[in-house]
Amino acid sequence: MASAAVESFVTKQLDLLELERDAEVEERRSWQENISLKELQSRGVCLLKLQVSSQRTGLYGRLLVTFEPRRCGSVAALPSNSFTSGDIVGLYDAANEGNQLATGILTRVTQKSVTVAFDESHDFQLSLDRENSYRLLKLANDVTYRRLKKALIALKKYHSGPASSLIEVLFGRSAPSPASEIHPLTFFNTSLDASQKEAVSFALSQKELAIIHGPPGTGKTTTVVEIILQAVKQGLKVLCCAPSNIAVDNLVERLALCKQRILRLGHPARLLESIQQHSLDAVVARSDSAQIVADIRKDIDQVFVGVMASVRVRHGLLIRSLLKDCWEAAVPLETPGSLFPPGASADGPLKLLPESHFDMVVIDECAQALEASCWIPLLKARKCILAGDHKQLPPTVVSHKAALAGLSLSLMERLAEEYGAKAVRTLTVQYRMHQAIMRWASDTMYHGQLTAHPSVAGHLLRDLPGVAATEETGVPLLLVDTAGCGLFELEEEDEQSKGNPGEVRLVSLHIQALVDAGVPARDVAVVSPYNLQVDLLRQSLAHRHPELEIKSVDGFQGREKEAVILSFVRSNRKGEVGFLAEDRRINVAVTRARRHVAVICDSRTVNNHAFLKTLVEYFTQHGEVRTAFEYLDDIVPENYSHESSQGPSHAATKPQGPATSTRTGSQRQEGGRESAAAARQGRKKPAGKSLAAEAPSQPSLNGGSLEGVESQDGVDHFRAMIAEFMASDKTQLEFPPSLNSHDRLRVHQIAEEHGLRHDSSGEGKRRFITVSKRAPPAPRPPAAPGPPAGTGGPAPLQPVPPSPARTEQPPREQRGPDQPDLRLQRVRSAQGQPASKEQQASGQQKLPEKKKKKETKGHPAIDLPTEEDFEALVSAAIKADNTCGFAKCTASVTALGQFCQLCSRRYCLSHHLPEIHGCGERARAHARQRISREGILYAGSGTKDRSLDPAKRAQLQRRLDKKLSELSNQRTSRRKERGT
Ligand SMILES: Nc1ncnc2c1ncn2[C@@H]1O[C@H](COP(=O)(O)OP(=O)(O)OP(=O)(O)O)[C@@H](O)[C@H]1O
Ligand SMILES: [Zn+2]
Ligand SMILES: [Zn+2]
Repeated sequence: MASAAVESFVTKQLDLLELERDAEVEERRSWQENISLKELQSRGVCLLKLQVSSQRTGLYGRLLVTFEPRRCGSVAALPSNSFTSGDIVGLYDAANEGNQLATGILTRVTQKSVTVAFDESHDFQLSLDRENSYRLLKLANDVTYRRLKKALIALKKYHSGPASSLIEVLFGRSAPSPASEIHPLTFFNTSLDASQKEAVSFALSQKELAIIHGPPGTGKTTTVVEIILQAVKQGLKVLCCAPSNIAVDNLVERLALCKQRILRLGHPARLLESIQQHSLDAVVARSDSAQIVADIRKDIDQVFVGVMASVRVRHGLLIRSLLKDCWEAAVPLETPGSLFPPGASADGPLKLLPESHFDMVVIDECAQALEASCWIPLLKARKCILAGDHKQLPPTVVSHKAALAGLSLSLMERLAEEYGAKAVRTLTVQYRMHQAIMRWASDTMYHGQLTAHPSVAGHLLRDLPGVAATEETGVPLLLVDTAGCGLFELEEEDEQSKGNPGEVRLVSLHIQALVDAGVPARDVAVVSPYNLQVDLLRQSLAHRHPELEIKSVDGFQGREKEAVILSFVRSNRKGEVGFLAEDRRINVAVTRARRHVAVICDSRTVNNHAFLKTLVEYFTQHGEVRTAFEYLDDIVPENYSHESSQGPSHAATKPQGPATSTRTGSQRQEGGRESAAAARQGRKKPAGKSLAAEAPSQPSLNGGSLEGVESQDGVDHFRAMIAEFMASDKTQLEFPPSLNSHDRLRVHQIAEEHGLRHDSSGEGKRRFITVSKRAPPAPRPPAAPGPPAGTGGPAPLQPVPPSPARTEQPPREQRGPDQPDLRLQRVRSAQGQPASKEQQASGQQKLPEKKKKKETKGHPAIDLPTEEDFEALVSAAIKADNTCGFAKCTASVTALGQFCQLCSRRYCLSHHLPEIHGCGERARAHARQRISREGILYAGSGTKDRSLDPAKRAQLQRRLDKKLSELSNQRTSRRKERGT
């Protein structure tokens, strides 16, 4: 008879599963009723407008159909989605609403296509028309729930068997038995580190339970593989499981490398291509027993469960003896992002085994599995090894209520907390991250236990072959702070997902800097917690960098990249951080990176969350900090002063700038911004000279130091300094590097108000701002790189003839202090604009943006007015511009262009939307002004505060009431059905 602990656990779990199922059913139903297909697509669960690109029969008789987005333009990438191989999907004819053609299993997802396997039989033949438009919808999987319930009930009924003492230990009724003595091991993998060896020995010596806690990059799989090999060597039969296909396949691949012959049972559609040859279908197809084929196909087709076996397989054996002769693994298959890991089922091939067949169950990625799913395999052995990291994302649960009540608490987390060191061994050496990246995670999530292996501790992007040393490739941590820059998240009324076009632009500029430095795009990942942002990022980046991976955080768990760029999206006046606030999600996001993490966020919004604040603080202390101001020219800084608790409202005192000041600044477009970034990057101090010696006009304040100057005081001081500078005949004012990022931001702002140029240069802690007068152009003071003053003369307004060859980046050793920094060139050549000597010489010279724009697109020279006549210059440029105003787009706009009122440019039809060509922020600012003085409408809890619109609110209330009463009706009828 089950103990009270087991009883109450099972009862509670069954309730929670019921809740979860209800939530899921309700979610699906409300999707179908209230949510447009388009919205479903933006939530990642539906793919619209697909066409058939190929069909073939494969995977042992199944029909494989590959779908691609219907091509409208040249770029045909799938929108961001949560489809993963193994998902069950419905296929619909787009023309024929609601009519499901078939269901199938997703076998492959790339950025451009999805492949689905359909089982065909004599009474069902799927015929698809290449001309037709189709859609795919992720389906709920009821099999999962039934299987989980069954497992729980089996647990409750379990009376005596091999798992008895295991159950006692896992429910805290008895302490783990004393460890057995084991002989010193001869390790298969001789390069295991001490913590891995200890974990292996510990796991083998325990009688019931061992937990291998593997923080990111610590070789958890490596360790698990060693444990399995050792156990097999001892003659034990091992059952391995993992909650996702990928994790199982990963394990199978690694074991296969160790010369274990692998048999992996399961729907072959769910297996990685590389291991399909190990699938039972494949093995059986090669054998000659038709009976086996029929038996197993039946089992496999009935259940979506995989059973993997590593065996000394002899083809042609009857299935029973074949299975007896092997050790194997049941695989609860989860479709991440969908609901539950369907568990290995008792009616799958496992049922053929005697009850006490296994000596040991290994569950990898256990922290991502629902506990109920773990009980399917756990009842089959006397001992279990749980591996995973409960500090990364827990299993996905739809029902918040169920999650809070404990459904998302994994078995691993529960036991690790209960037993601590008695059952847990933590792997402490990590083989992925630069130590600076690791240290934050280690301190905040892993009690500071992690150390970086010497092979990775100091590795940087610039150490990769073919990568130049630049500011970007030389720092492991970069924070681009949008605080005060007005780069707010989108305020779409009915969007749950969030987007932030300003961050998209920053991401884009940063990627360009990395790619220009020679970092291959395939080594870079852009990660954002929001699907909408992932889409915006793809729209603006995918065609330029096809190999760049752009994914949601949740889609990236278990992966790594040399460089990771995180766009945190949230930026609003209420400081609402939404579901970013899951600490473990942030931990996963940051720890994907090997050599470089760039965080792009609004520090003032995200600082409202204690954990995110630690991240921002850590980056501020140990990394390089830049403000978005240093990248983008067109930021309207008023937002900052309005909101700032630290400064007076600048709006009222804002002076009329000179003719060439902020107005023109705010009219700049992509090209302008990029050139601003170029200008920013183009000015680099020769190393080793004291900054003071170079500064033409070093402000002196508090005895020459700005350290400690804060807030109001600081602003006034900066203001005074700049006013003084304006009045003087100096051309440049340099601020010391001691300014923090917010001070720099203020200086940028004040300079912007006065129509002064403001550039940041120098690296890391030595970063400083220079403010300079725009006209007449100042020759670079002595520190300036390039030819002597004189050649640097007045602004080179004439378009520069393209030089024949792009200058290659010299290796960094060769770059002497006198050579100009070539990053300027790189940015330009990225824009299709060859750099010339003359331009380098006047690298700090800001060209009128319109004109630069022309150059970047390689347009013929046009007669340009003098700089004073800037407005005329602008209109001349516009007139001459017959091509799309989007950087790099060469489509003609004479016939089909669209004029954007915000930036006064014409765009082709692909780029005319403000969000796409970079006016989104201003478009929304416009809209905002009309809507409300209050600003953003979000309340604190992730729902929108519509208090400003009583009518709308009443309508919503009615809808909510209706939904609630529907729900309670459903519950009642369900209860009746069950007869309670
Ligand atoms: N002892 C070791 N010596 C050298 N390299 C190692 C060692 N252990 C693991 N690695 C390397 O570290 C990387 C991560 O290993 P592995 O895939 O086993 O980690 P993991 O913890 O399972 O990863 P994840 O965090 O994705 O779950 C691999 O490249 C692996 O080769
Ligand atoms: Zn525009
Ligand atoms: Zn265009």
